[in-house]
Amino acid sequence: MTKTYQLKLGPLTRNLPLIKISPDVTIASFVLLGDAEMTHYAAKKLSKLVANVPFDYLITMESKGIPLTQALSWLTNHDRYIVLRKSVKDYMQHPISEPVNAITTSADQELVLDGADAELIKGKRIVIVDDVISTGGSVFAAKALVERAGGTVVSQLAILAEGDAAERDDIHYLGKLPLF
Ligand SMILES: Nc1ncnc2[nH]cnc12
Repeated sequence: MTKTYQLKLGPLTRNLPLIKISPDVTIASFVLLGDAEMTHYAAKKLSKLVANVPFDYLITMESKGIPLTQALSWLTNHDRYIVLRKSVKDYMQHPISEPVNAITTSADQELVLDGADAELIKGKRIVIVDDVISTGGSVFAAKALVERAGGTVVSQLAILAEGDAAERDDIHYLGKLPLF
C-alpha cells in the first residue's frame, strides 16, 4: 500500500500519497484539481488574508491554481483573473515568457503571459496565487512576468508552503507541508 501523510487544514483532513520525485526527494502529493471542498474552503480562508490588501487582479499558473483562483476571484468581487500558461498558444498576441524550475517537473518548463493580459496588468496591483509553493520557482517566474508587464506584486498566496518555503516571510499560506 502507498504510504501517506495526513494533512489537516481547518476541518478538512486529506491523506496525501508519498511520491518519490527524485533520488533524494519525496513529496506528499497534494492534488487540488477535483477537490471542490478543499478549493472552496481554501478560497474562503485566503480571501480573509487579502481582505485589507487592495488589488486589481489575481494571477495564477496553469493548471492546479486555476479553480482556486476562480473561487478566490469571485469571493473577492474581481470579475477577471489572469492565468499564466505553460506554453505559447496560437491565439496569443505578443506573448512573453520566463523559464521555471519546479520541484514536480523534471523537464525545463516555462510560464507564458499573453500580450493581451500583459496590457491588463500594466500599472496594476497583482496578487499571485498558487496551490503549493515549494522551491518558489513558479512564483518567481510569475513575479518576473508581472514586473516585465509593468505591474506590481502586492501579495503572494498559497494553500501550502512546502519544505523551506514555510520560512519565507514574503508569502502567505494556510498550512505547511513537509518534504521527506
Ligand atoms: N507536494 C506537492 N503536491 C502537489 N504539487 C506540488 N508542487 C510542489 N509540491 C507539491
